[in-house]
Amino acid sequence: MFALEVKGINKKYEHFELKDVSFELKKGYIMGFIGANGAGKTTTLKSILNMIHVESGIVKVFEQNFIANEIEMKQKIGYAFGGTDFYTRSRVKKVTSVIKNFYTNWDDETYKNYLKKFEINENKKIIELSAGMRVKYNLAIALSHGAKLLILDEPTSGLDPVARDNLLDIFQELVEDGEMSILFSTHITSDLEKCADYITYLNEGQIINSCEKDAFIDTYLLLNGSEKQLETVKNKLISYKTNSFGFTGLMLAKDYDPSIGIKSAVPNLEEIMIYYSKKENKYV
Ligand SMILES: Nc1ncnc2c1ncn2[C@@H]1O[C@H](COP(=O)(O)OP(=O)(O)OP(=O)(O)O)[C@@H](O)[C@H]1O
Repeated sequence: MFALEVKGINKKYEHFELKDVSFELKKGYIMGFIGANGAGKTTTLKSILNMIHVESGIVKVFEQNFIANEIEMKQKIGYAFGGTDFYTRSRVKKVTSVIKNFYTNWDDETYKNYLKKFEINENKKIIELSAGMRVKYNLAIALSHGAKLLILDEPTSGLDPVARDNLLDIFQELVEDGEMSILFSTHITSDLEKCADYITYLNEGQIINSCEKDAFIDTYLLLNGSEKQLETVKNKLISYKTNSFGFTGLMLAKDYDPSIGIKSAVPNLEEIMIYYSKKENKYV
């Protein structure tokens, strides 16, 4: 079963466009949504949640049309976007007392348990919570209203390595029973190496690849060769860098011919992102 299906989202801003964005997240898994600054990650997540108008596209959550069942669907989704806190000067306790009224399945006991687990003091003001605490507070809210799908925009940004690791452990714990699914955007590739089952990669408003993490990495090869060898593969490379020894370039694994004798290695996620973002400018 799919927790989320996104089909053909098109959204136009004056200087930016989401083009036919489609991908699926299986129930019980974590998907990392990656892309450089300005690739359109936030715009995609907001489009999914009907927070902005789109020209076209269909979103299904647990196989139901999101827009047609929006109120019911929002009970099942926990979402968090950075910088959209309306209540920063209010205390946690006060904010929760307002928010919980929106949710029919709110469970006070679950909420108290998560506050304790996440060590959140209800008497603090939202503004006094650290970045990591705020993410955890959002999670506590989502989990207390029975959300089964979390959509989180850059939850790890601004967290120190320890807080980030801790949050990624929590994500993994949450999906353990197979009921929770998480879609989170990030440009920190080590987040994905640690906890994503699936990766969806967005570049300049278009999905480049969306699949299991290992398959994602296996799609590409990093080639190292001489300047002369570069001439023989240039037109098949996604992009390349030249240096005093020759070149390093990214290629689709299916385009690689071992008989040409150019050394190849498996790239890491960061290398894939770097070479893809340079696609327009082949001389990087
Ligand atoms: N309300 C808006 N009006 C016009 N353009 C917008 C609007 N919101 C976003 N954009 C543009 O859409 C593009 C994608 O922005 P978006 O915030 O979705 O990217 P992102 O991948 O989330 O980036 P980041 O990693 O920096 O958060 C950017 O060029 C941005 O300037």
